[in-house]
Amino acid sequence: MKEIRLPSVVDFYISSPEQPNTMELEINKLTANIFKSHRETCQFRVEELQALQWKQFTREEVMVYQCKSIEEMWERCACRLTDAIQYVVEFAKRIDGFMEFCQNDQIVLLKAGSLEVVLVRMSRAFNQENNTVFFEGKYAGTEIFKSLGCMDLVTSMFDFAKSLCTLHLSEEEVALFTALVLINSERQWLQEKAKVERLHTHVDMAFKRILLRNRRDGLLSKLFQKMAVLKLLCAQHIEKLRAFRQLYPLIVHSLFPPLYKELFTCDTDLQTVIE
Ligand SMILES: CC(C)=CCN(C(=O)N(C)[C@H]1CC[C@H](c2ccncc2)CC1)c1cccc(NC(=O)c2ccccc2)c1
Repeated sequence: MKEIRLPSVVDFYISSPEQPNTMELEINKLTANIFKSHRETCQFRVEELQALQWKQFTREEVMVYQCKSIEEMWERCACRLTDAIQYVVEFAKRIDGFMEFCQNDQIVLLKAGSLEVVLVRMSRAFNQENNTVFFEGKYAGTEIFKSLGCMDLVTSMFDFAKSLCTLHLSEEEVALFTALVLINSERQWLQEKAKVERLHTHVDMAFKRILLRNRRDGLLSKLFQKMAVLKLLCAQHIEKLRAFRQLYPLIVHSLFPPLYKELFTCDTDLQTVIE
């Protein structure tokens, strides 16, 4: 009786192109799906961001921003962030398997991961020659955010964007990395952890395979370090938002977009996001 051997992960890595096994085909399909989902929901194409990267704010325009009230500046940024998050929600919904998770888990993954994905995507809009980021139509240095009253957070966001730029991630690598950040089975309050873990493993295999093929295998360990920084940045962010809400509860209550409050405050249930 011939011993039946189930294809293991190892087989996946050593199988030859002639007879790709089912796991191989599944990973290929997921890889293509993640690339397509990223392309369709990346909010700005890299080409257009690059075309604009020397469009800087004039000194007068910077002054205007710096004279804005803290409330107005936070509200502007919150709107920019809410736009960006809506694209991330759409990205997640298009990843094969994400909509099969129970709604609780979809919400848990988005609450925990959407800002992290936005911060990774931000590196696409960062010009590391002059440390500026694309904001409201032009590229701006940290000084433009002075009136937010949290230059430490802004500086660490810029530092993070710069550190990601030095890795020269391709769009495919950004797509797979942001999928990996989102489909994280370690998130607290997941109800179907095993299901999330299965998809996470497949995204991880897809990513490792692309890195091996592009001879970028050293990248993954660097990206894991970035994930630790991402966590800190998000915690800093939530802290700042809480402090801001203490000072201006009405602003947050009346002017911040609903999606924003659902994602970053614990007192509302995240409903509008998934529909
Ligand atoms: C430095 C700074 C503040 C920048 C302003 N900003 C911003 O530029 N965003 C959202 C871009 C992020 C990247 C996005 C993108 C770029 C390339 N490809 C695809 C997508 C475009 C929008 C931003 C970024 C990350 C977080 C936040 N946070 C808030 O606004 C906030 C936090 C607490 C309370 C109220 C508001 C703001």
